[in-house]
Amino acid sequence: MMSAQDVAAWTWSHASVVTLGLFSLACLLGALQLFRTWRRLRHIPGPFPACITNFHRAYWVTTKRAHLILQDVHEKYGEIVRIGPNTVVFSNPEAIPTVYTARTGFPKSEFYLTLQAYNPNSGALQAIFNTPDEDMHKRLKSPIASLFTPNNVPAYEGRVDEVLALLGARLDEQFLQHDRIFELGSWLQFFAFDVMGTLTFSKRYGFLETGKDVGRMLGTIKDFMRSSAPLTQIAWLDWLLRKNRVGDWLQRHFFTQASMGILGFVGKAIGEKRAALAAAEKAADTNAAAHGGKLGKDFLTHYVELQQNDPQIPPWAPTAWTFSNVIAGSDSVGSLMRTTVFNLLAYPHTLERLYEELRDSVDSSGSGSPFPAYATVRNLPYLDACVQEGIRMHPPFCLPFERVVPRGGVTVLGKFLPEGTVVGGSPYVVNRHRGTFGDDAEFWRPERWLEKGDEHKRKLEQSMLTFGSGRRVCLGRHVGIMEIKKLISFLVLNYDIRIVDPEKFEVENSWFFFQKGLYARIRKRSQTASPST
Ligand code: HEM
Repeated sequence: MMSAQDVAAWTWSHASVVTLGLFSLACLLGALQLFRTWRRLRHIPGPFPACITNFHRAYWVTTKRAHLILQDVHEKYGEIVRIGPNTVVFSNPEAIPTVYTARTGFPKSEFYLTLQAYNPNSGALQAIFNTPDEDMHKRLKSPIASLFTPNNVPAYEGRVDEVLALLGARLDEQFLQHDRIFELGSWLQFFAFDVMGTLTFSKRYGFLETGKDVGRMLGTIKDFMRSSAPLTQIAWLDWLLRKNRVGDWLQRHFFTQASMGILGFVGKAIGEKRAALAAAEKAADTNAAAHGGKLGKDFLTHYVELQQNDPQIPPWAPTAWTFSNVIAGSDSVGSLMRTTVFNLLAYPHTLERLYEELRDSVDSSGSGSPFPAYATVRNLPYLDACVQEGIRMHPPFCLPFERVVPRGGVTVLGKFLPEGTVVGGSPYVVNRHRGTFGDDAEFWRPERWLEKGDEHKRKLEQSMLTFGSGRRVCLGRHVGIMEIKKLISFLVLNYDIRIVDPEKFEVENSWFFFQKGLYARIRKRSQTASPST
């Protein structure tokens, strides 16, 4: 008979053998899985860790310089590179029409789920910008698409003028005296947000009035983007950490749940708007005021009315539409304004040429005081070249725009990508493709848009990814460009602006491209002075 000691030893040795066996099996299955993962896209070159894990590219994002890392990676491995087990990026704009098609069937990846605001009661809020579901996208986009067409853009100009007047007044009273140095970039950001507030809710947020980030809204968006950016690379981690009741509770109690702050703001504005519209219905004479009077309806009035008049549209749609305006249409415009102004100041000969063009056009049209009409500046060649160059150099959304390869696979830049592969281009990298934009693509040179005729210009425009492309191209781009052209012409015509130290200008890529350090001095200029005098 076995003693108790023998039984224990026997059990122990058997348990060890079973554990060892299970461990070996797990290792074998893990290795097999890694091998299969590696094998699937082994024909696409890329850094080794990328073949087996997404943590590598999430780490790149945490450095806040993923755009530069991706540029290096393309430099080393070529125009099509594997950056994740199932993810491939391209740098040559020739791939744009293949990946960003006008048809359905090449949907957005899970990257975009991480940008959805989460509410434990109603789940994740899908917006036009961030839904990968193509049917949902169609449902959300169709009712409002016509509000954003180029023909409709002039309808918003009056509201932009209103905010420009305020910007001018604030710059005059704060910074003209004593040659004061100030961070012009913040004021451009305040302007962009107050314009979007006016266009969307008929209400400024008060950034320009106070010269501050009122209610910490800008800070909240930054927090949201900073926490979301690395998670865009590993969507399941976002689900685990934030998109469930437990994760959400922990975020709220121990971190900031920034998207909720924005949703709270949007929800309050919608409540106020519904109340104003209901009151206006009762009293016909206040109808004009609720609808924006001579300025026309704001976006939110359109959104609420569209939903009220069509039972097919879900009740949460106005929130989703408004969330898109606030998230997609404010920081982005401010960022392009800062890039364009920074480069004009850093390359004064381009500023001088722009000033001359604006002054001549205003002199001949008689529409210049205090800011020219959009019709006057809309098609000015050099202004347009400067704005295009700003759009090219510093895309405000700056990680690859990911799509999922449809059934049957697809060939991109000569490489076959099987069904289910995630593929995208970083706008920063694509916009600096030397074969397309020239050997000096790293530098600010608006002349590149003018020197080879209209057809070449159109080709360059189609080669940029700043606004995305194809079916999911930015809906608000015409509105954004109008704001930028109006702002630049106003500043250049009215002020002599000097940058204090271009080296102080810094950028941070947290999916949104944040910037700081645009220190400047301004003086009022007489209509005849040139920027260099
Ligand atoms: C001028 C600066 C702007 C830039 C650089 C910009 C950029 C972009 C980009 C890159 C996308 C999505 C691309 C993708 O994921 O593939 C997008 C989509 C979108 N943008 Fe903009 N945007 C700007 C201004 C605006 C404005 C002013 C609005 C609203 C008033 C707006 C509303 C939207 C909407 C609704 C979408 C979703 C379109 C869709 O998925 O069908 N954007 N934008």
